[in-house]
Amino acid sequence: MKNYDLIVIGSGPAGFSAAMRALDFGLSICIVEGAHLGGAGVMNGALTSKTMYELSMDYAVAARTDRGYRSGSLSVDFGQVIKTVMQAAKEKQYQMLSQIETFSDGKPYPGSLCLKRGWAKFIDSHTISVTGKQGTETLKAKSFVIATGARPRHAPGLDIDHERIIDSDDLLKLTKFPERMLIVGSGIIGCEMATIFSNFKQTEVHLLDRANRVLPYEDDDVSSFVSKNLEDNGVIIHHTAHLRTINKHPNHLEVILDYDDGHSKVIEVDVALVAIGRVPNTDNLGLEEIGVTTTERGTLEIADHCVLRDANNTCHIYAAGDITGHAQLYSVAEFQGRLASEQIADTPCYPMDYSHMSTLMFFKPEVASVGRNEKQLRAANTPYKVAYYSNQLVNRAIAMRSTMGFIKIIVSNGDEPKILGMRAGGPQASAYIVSVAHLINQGNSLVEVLRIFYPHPSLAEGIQECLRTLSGKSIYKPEAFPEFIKFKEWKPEVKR
Ligand SMILES: Cc1cc2nc3c(=O)[nH]c(=O)nc-3n(C[C@H](O)[C@H](O)[C@H](O)COP(=O)(O)OP(=O)(O)OC[C@H]3O[C@@H](n4cnc5c(N)ncnc54)[C@H](O)[C@@H]3O)c2cc1C
Ligand SMILES: NC(=O)c1ccc[n+]([C@@H]2O[C@H](COP(=O)([O-])OP(=O)(O)OC[C@H]3O[C@@H](n4cnc5c(N)ncnc54)[C@H](O)[C@@H]3O)[C@@H](O)[C@H]2O)c1
Repeated sequence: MKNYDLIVIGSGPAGFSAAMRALDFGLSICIVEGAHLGGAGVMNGALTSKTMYELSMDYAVAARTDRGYRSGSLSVDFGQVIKTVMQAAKEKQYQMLSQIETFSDGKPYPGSLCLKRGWAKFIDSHTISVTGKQGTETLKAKSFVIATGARPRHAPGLDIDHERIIDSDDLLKLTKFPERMLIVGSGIIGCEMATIFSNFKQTEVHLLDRANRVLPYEDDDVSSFVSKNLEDNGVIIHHTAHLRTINKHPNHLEVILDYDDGHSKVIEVDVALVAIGRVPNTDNLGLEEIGVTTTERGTLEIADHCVLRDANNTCHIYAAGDITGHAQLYSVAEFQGRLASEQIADTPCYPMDYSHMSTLMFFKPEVASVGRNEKQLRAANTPYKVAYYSNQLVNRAIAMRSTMGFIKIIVSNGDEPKILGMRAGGPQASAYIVSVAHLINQGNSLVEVLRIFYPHPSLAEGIQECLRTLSGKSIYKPEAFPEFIKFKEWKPEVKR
């Protein structure tokens, strides 16, 4: 029976990065993958959805008629779109495979990698079985990283048939643009898919928003910004609507929606996409064999360096990525995977710091976030100051003729304010958000960050003016542009 230094279960961003970091320490590593190499980081997830997003944004630009150009006979072939998306996924998977082959057993490098295709299950705390097409194999290791990710959540009573009532794993199986589509769930996946399908202009998109605001965890102004842009792009949002049932008919789906105010509505669609969150993959892992229990949410609880926090002191078993219940993001998964391997190799490393974690949301225009928002600070009773600066005043946005966007920065309320968070909407928001993540990470005061030069003309100049607004020194003044520049201070009420 083969005995490795490390077995990594799952090849998504968490598992792959754990394996590659372990390679740096010269360990012998086996990656076990039951389905797609790269997990949701590549297939039915981040890379495929972003490829589809980029194609849809290109199409939306080509379809514009308000800028002095007009394309001749613009058309789009769904089959070609899916083919291009699959090409992107394959390109990444071949890069991953090339690296695995480069470091496979017998190569003249320290450390070794091998990939086993099949589903892993613990037999005891140092042994797993791997069941694949070729049968079942038993493997041993000194350490393990569980990086099995998450899968789409299915609501009770909603019969997902994977053809007409689908989840995000089924999107690439569609054979044509649906004429009418209902998206259940107005979180990130729901809003991204609504953006993509409305960009292509081949589908009437209905978005079900039961909470009366899309992205319910974001501040109301950010949520309204996203809602308005979706509606401007043609998406029909059903605010405060709850899905009662979907009746299947031979040629259509009949959807019954109940609204908070008591009225109901019946709509007809061809496809319903359910995007109501993702649940961790802990079933069939044999966790009971190693005495590991999950939290109420089904996640694996980890300590700072990703070791399992478990009563049985399974200190050679780590977990990373979506399975851990932290933000379900590629960057978080990758970071945690690397950290787990550094700890396994007993190398000093930094503990995870989520305070400057950023998220990119692929809407039209894109939205990016880093650090905390007003909702979180109010819930924690933390006083703050916040400024909002519209792209309407930013020269680059004016030049792009694309001023729909904003920068919103929140700072602490002490004598030396420090940045706590930023939300940005508009073109290129995904490119400049990380600059503010650096500022949060470095913990500089507002005075210090205001010394930085911002190149002109750049959309990032909005950050500079927003920071200046927070210290009352902006070039354009809130008094002259009350719609475009806003400032607010918040303190918790003092209870008597
Ligand atoms: C539609 C969509 C779009 C997304 N877009 C973004 C984005 O733009 N940016 C971003 O940051 N994040 C995005 N995400 C989230 C991101 O993809 C995940 O956070 C990330 O992939 C999590 O990585 P992971 O390694 O923890 O898990 P996964 O990527 O899910 O990988 C887990 C792997 O483990 C395998 N596995 C499970 N159980 C076993 C077992 N018993 N044996 C062997 N193998 C097993 C699975 O087959 C899978 O390949 C998106 C997700 C989705 C669904
Ligand atoms: N760009 C990105 O970073 C990106 C893109 C896609 C996905 N992701 C990750 O994937 C995760 C999952 O995405 P998601 O959009 O599925 O989840 P989510 O948690 O972002 O949103 C789920 C939405 O579904 C709604 N909902 C829940 N139960 C419902 C029900 N029964 N009926 C109607 N609505 C219901 C919620 O109110 C919420 O609006 C996200 O948490 C995110 O971390 C990230």
